[in-house]
Amino acid sequence: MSLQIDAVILAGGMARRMGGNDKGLVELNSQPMIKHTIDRIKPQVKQILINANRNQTRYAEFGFPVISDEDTGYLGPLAGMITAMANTQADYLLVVPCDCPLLPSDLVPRMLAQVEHQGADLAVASDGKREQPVVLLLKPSLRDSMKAFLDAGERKVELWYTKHDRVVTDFSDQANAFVNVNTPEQKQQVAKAIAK
Ligand SMILES: Nc1nc2c(ncn2[C@@H]2O[C@H](COP(=O)(O)OP(=O)(O)OP(=O)(O)O)[C@@H](O)[C@H]2O)c(=O)[nH]1
Ligand SMILES: [Mg+2]
Repeated sequence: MSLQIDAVILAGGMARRMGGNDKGLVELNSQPMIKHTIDRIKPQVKQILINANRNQTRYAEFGFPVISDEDTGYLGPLAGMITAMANTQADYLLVVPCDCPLLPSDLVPRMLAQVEHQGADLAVASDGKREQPVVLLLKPSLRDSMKAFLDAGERKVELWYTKHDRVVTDFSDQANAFVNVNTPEQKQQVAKAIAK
């Protein structure tokens, strides 16, 4: 029996560096930013969940369930992850942000192979230089641990995942795949790179 993998695309932040514009819906080369991410991830998973805290009706138009943070206090990416973990029956949940439009097309198979091989609880992607703290493949059963962490007032993803048996999956062969669009200037640069 093959393993079931679902994904959550995190689009629940405030996008302050994007002037507060809902980052997943900001247009990048004539498409909402999240559509680029959806196209990268869809062939790799069974079900996509979109995690958004505003414009939920517009997000629903992409055809996937939209879930909003259980805790509405903008606690950071962990708030979206923990909500998604309660909304999946999958063996593993892939977590990606809405502002990485060029993610690897072999993201899931490589992270899954490594996590299964080493019997770890989660995998985090690395571009070869640094870990990508919101590109994770994790077991939804880690929800209790994440809840305890949040209840203790902790917020940092990087701190939470170091408490678990984890592997770091190296994607230095495609480091540009993790380009992150946080500002209008970064958006212009990525738009140019895509158009080339
Ligand atoms: N669900 C949820 N996701 C969040 C929250 N804060 C950030 N994220 C998501 O986490 C990912 C990485 O965060 P950032 O790139 O810093 O996004 P952001 O917080 O919206 O942007 P800035 O305000 O400019 O830092 C993005 O996909 C965000 O949508 C939150 O409070 N809830
Ligand atoms: Mg970002």
